[in-house]
Amino acid sequence: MDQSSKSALFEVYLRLRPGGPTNNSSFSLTAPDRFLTVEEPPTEDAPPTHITLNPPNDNRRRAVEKFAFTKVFEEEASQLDLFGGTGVLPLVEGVLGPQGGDGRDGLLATLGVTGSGKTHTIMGSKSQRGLTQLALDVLYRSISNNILDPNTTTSLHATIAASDPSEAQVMSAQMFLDTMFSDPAAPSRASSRAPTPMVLAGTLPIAQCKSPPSTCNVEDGVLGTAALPTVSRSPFSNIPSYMQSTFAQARKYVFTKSPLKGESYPPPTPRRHLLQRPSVLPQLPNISNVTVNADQHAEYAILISMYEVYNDRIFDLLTPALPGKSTKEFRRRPLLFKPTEQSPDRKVVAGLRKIICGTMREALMVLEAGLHERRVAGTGSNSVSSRSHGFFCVEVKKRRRSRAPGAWGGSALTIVDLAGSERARDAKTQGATLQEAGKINESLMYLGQCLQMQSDIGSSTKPNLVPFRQCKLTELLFSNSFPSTSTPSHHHSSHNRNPQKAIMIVTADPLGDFNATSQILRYSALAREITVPRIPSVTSTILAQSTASHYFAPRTGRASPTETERETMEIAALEIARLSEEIDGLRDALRDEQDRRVESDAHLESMTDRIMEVEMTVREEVFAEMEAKMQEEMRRWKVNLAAESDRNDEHLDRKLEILTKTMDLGADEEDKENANSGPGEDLELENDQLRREVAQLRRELGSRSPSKSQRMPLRESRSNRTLNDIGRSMENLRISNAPTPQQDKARGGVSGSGSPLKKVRKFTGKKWDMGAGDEGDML
Ligand SMILES: Nc1ncnc2c1ncn2[C@@H]1O[C@H](COP(=O)(O)OP(=O)(O)OP(=O)(O)O)[C@@H](O)[C@H]1O
Repeated sequence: MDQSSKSALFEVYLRLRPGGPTNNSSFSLTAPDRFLTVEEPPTEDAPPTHITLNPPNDNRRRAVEKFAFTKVFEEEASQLDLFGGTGVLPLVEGVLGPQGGDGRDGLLATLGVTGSGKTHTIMGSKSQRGLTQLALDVLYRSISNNILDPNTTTSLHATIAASDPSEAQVMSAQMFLDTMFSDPAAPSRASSRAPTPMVLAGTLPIAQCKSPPSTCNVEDGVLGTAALPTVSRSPFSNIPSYMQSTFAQARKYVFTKSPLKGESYPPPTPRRHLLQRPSVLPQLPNISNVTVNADQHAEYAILISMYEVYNDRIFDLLTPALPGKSTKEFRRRPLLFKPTEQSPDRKVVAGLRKIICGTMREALMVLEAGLHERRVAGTGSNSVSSRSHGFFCVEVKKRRRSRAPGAWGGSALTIVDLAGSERARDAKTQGATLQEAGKINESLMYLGQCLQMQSDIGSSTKPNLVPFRQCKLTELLFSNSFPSTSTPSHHHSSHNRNPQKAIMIVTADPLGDFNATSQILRYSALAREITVPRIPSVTSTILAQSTASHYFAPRTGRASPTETERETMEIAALEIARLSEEIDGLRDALRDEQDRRVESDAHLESMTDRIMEVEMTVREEVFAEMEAKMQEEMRRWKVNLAAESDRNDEHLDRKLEILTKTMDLGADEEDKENANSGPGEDLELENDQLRREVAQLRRELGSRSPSKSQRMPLRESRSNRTLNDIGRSMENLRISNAPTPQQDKARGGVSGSGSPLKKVRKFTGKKWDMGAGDEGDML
């Protein structure tokens, strides 16, 4: 395997994590198989550079892969071995620019599966310092004679703030630390979500809170959110002498939280919980004898800034979250990576808070404060897992040492603790953390693409070929990788910037997740070789596919025909491995999907049954209610009908009674008249006519009111009798036609002087009318 094609933009080292119980390994009675072996170096003196990945013995046809790195650090390698053997020292020296000029930007990053030891390597542990602390140590010691003391150099703050191209809030370390940390004599319970190795003393409960009562929040049992330390001394007690003149303004900042117009000094942001000042810092490994060259003709100042890339957005880690206006929720404002007025040709993270640190201790304290802010959430894979990509920037400001010092220039050392890649399935995460895992994996995939591409082109002069603008992470990591011309507006001159020197330390757990580790190594290794165990018959088909070369482009330059064949076979084998893995994944997904389908079908069925049951019940209830209402209505209607019918009968009876009485009266009158006058033929005729009318009337009554037919006999007998009486009366009428005045009087209500016959007719007509009207009412 040719390793000459080593990465042009990154040196890539591999560090293996020592075995032992890990958070990410699920409980198992059998020890996990080691899938990674380190190849023997060709000579005894040479460090190992190659490793082999042996896939686990399962059904999948996976190739044995061999990877090459700049150097491989095995499990027993110490932090000091890493520090001395990974090129961190040249990186620091490059930033200091011992030969004059601005120096060269340096980037140190760790990449690996979650839990593989990235944070341990870069930030250290409780007893061992990481590469960050060691780099700071050697940096500060190397410029100890040239570094400016911010407490005594009056113009330092102002000149640095003026020269900063990134619209930063430049602040002295003392001011910043006073707003972040409580007095050592007043320990708080503030706890870091990302416990860092530097804080040896634990956090204290409220019972141990020795600060004045005003700073203790009784409700939640932690130090109050009233930000400024109302502890034993004023937050301004440490204001350096040169700033005493602006003390009043600074005080105003603190209490109004808004900077004065035109003022460059930023207000310290109030904190919710003050952190405890670390009392003891780890000292090991000891590198007190190690220094690098610095520019002896220059004076230096160090600015520390920290930010994280979380869900593809940049957040300042040194500006604590502030409560929102509408909601009381603490929110952080995302920052932009953009060109600024003073840096038109080069993107910078704009608006960061930058802290001038005169000593290493101050720098470490700022680091501790930043780590506290870093978003860390426990996941199934690693109980203290970094859920963001953390950036720690050490800007080394440099200017020519003279009575009239020139403008500040310099370079930066950026140390990146990348979030661990993980399988969402393994992480057992939910909701927001699942989204985090997706974003992390996506950004790492883009990083892998950039690493592969930059290896393939083998040149650092073609930025367009490295697709680093796909996400914030790769933009931040690679934008300084190419030579650029910087034109600071206030200089009115342009100067060439050197491309950054970058080191990537890949961490791997040989007993961890094979697939995830293999993927990371494929992305990051400088070269690889594949031993094909068995080429399936589909290989030829796959070989024909040009897409394969898109995914796994050859890493070496031009190849001979046999090499080409071999590479093609490797590509095919890798493609087969990838496809079979994908198929397995899809099969799992399909099985899950089928289970879910069966579940939802059963649910649907039971829901349908339930709906039908409910519908039946409702129908029955409605029907019963309707039935009851109908019965009630029917009963009411019958009662009304009977009452109405009785009323009609009564009415009819009364009418007939009146008619009978009237006819009786008429007959009496007639008798009297007959007594006075002789019989006449006209009266006889009229009598017949009346009989017919009465008969007709009776028929009408009978046909109009069938319900009364049963009563008819009674009425008929009465009517017969009445008719006989009428007949008799008519006979009498023949005798006397005219009533006497006395008879008129005796008749009472019946007035008028017409003949009785006319009256009978009148009643008959009236009765007819009424009968018809009554029937109409009844209907
Ligand atoms: N070289 C090592 N020596 C001893 N312990 C180690 C080493 N590497 C890792 N560990 C331990 O393994 C655990 C996980 O390591 P660490 O937190 O550094 O992983 P990580 O890759 O940073 O994980 P994440 O990406 O989730 O943050 C820690 O307890 C750490 O102390």
